Amino acid sequence: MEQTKQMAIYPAIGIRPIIDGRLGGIRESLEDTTMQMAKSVAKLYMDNLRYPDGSKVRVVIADSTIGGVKESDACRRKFELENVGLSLSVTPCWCYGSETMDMHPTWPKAIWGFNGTERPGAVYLAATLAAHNQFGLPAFGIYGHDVQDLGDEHIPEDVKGKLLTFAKAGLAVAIMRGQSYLAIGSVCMGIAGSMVDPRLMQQYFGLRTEYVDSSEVLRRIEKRIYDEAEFERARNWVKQHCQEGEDYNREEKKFSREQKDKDWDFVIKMTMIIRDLMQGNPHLKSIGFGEESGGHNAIVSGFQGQRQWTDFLPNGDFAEAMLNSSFDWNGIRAPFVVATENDSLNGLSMLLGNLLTHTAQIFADVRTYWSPESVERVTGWKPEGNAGGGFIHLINSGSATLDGTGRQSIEGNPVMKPFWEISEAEKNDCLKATTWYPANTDYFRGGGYSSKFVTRGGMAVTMCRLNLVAGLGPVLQIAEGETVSLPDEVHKILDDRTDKTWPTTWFAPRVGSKGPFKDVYSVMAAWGANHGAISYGHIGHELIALAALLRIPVNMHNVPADRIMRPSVWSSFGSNLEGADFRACQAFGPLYKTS
Ligand SMILES: C[C@H](O)[C@@H](O)[C@@H](O)C(=O)CO
Ligand SMILES: [Mn+2]
Repeated sequence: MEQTKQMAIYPAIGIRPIIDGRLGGIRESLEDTTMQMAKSVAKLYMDNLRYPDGSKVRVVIADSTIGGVKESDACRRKFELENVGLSLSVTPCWCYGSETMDMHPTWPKAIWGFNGTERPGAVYLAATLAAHNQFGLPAFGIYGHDVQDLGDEHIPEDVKGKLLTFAKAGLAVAIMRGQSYLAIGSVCMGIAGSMVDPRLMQQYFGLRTEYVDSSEVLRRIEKRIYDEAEFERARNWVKQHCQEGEDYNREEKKFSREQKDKDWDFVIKMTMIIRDLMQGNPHLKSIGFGEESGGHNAIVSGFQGQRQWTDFLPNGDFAEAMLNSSFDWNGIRAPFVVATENDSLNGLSMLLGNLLTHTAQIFADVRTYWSPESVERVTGWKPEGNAGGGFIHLINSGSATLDGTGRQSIEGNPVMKPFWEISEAEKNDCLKATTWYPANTDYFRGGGYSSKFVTRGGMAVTMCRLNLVAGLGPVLQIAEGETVSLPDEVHKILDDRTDKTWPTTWFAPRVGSKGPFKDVYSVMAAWGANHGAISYGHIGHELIALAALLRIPVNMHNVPADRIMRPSVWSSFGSNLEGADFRACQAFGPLYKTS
């Protein structure tokens, strides 16, 4: 049952054991070794990789080793029946390239050719990659740095790393395919990222675009199209766990206590409704709303908010922040991906980070570069440690996940965990570190509540952003770095200068190289839009592999060369790797190219 449910929802990783087809000695001598390679990788994947719901990945191995075209196609048929979404071919020996290769047009592909010399797996790898390159079906090539003995079942560490990077990126491609981006509302304050482009969604990501007017949220509130029992439960939970902050609004712009209480009810309902719009809710059918119970199959959404909605009604901050977190009144659960200001390009950036890590994502304005000189001038404190070169103030009302408080830990260090690793105590610490301030009514005339927290410093993070450029298409930028912890009084002076009721993350990208990573100022100057998506961990290499699979060039990154992995054909586009990336992406075009 569990298997069947998973098969319907999540694509499996297919493993293709490739063999030298010559019977009468060679093939027979290699059968066990070849199948064993497939089994070892399957174990590696099942031990290390999970689906977004926390279940172990499903790995499907071809029924037999593949020595020629007939077995190759039998494998394809099996994989299609089993909902395989990406393929890894493994071999310890020489086999026949084009006869055994995976020809599927959209499955991400890789080949692991065993680096041994008794039988030449790496020679097959090179020959078959040449065929992939010649046929326009890019594949990653993986082979170990050190020679192994034939029959050695151990997977070397360097090979493990590459096998996992490929599978994470490939699964991200396969999992999002066929789902939707749901735009609730339309363009927010002239932000081009909220001019949702269905062609980009479809051709590059395999996503549909769904659009609903924001009035649908209001209709569902007024007509009570939500689970009323859940609402009561949520209301009690919010009273207990969401502390309301002081009202900093000018006297004449403060809302009455009665209005504020009504707003709490309203924003809780908004949260449930946006979730139900994204993924449906069987309860709605039981109260007579069968159509609404289906939802929009959305793996990511955006809420316009400003200005029409927020000039009139409570803002989306509570709903967005709670949905993006790994917990709510239903307990600890997978985060949703919801973009503030319907910035679909930031929503997609968050989706990439989320699919690679299964962790919650921070959405933020890339607000201010604080040079060390400015910090010293304003506060008297000379920045040091990871703040020494200055830092960037990341802050936005709305979608910053509460996981972004940094109150989950590994060995005392701040982290953001996949939901299945988060403890009750960590969940409570995230909630305690968050204050819900009555929204700034100069900006948000309709009120609401904005989450406020300060991210703990010293957390490894990666900020990324997808930009859409005329004449070029989508490009991705990536900055790995760390969150910064400022002395309390310094934080207060800097934070109080701006929207102090919004969540703050102080970010120091890793710099000191050249171009946009010369220094922190240059990173900020090169950022392609007003927003960034911040993921836990240093996942730049995984984003690069994923971008290559989607044929999206990376226009700036600070990922060390030894972590980077792209399909083999990229090297045919020149040895300047950044230029080669642009040329390769242009030559192949989007993964789901139509016309
Ligand atoms: C309240 C303001 O309108 C903010 O929402 C603004 O700073 C932004 O976030 C722009 O992306
Ligand atoms: Mn913003």
